[in-house]
Amino acid sequence: MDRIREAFQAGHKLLIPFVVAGDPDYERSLNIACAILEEGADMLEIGFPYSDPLADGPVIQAAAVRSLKQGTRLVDCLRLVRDIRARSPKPLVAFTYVNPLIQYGAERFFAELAAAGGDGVIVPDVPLEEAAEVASAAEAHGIQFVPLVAPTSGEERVRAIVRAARGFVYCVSSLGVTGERQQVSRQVRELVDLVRKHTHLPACVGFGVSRPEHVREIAEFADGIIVGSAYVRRVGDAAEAGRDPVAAVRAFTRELKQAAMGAMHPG
Ligand SMILES: O=P(O)(O)OC[C@@H](O)[C@@H](O)c1c[nH]c2ccccc12
Repeated sequence: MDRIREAFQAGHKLLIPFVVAGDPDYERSLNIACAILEEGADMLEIGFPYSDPLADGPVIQAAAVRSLKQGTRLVDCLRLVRDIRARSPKPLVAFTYVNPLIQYGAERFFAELAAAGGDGVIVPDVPLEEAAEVASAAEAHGIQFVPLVAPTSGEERVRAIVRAARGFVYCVSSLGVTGERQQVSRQVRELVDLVRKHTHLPACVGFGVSRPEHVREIAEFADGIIVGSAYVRRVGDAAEAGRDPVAAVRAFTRELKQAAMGAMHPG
């Protein structure tokens, strides 16, 4: 079955949170992931922590440090996918930087991700020249490659990038690193329109999305909304304060899910 395609055919805009595997520890990250999916998230991006997360802002960098301090390795992230799959039928997208993927071996990585019940992969720093190779290694195991396009990607580059796309296209709303922003740049609407000129695949938007009003705004024109740092901060804050991070992400998910559904045109 194609869980990603089915999710987009549900007829509503998708809420796609991102959390870091093993943050603040393995058990709690499993419970966090399952709680987010139980509360209505349509898909989950699972960050495989890495020591040099160049595209990440301080919130997600801190989460990677917390997880790596727990001794999280790539095999644990794959096990987490398996454990989440045992509790949820929803699409799971692994998020890894290119180095750990290459070190582990792309073939082996995608075979094990597929065996664990994973559906897609995002590799933010894979060079365009290697994207097609990574995408076909993934596809050989039924894993769908999700490329990123940025506001600076001109039409030619968007056309080349979306050629390797399978599950959906990730439209990055603004330049710089991940992190909550006051406003989500309206520029991203043009980027979504440009992507739609070159592929029929769904176009999702991420970077900076942190409030229900951001979700409502983006749900007006994109097929899905990705929220990372706003979740990861709640997990870190709760863990630091000795509170249960699961409660924090449950409430937040209900809020964002309502906003994503709110964009539906009644009738
Ligand atoms: O954290 P934000 O601003 O909500 O953005 C989503 C982001 O966390 C997630 O998709 C992601 C985490 N690390 C990344 C690195 C590059 C691109 C995307 C990502």
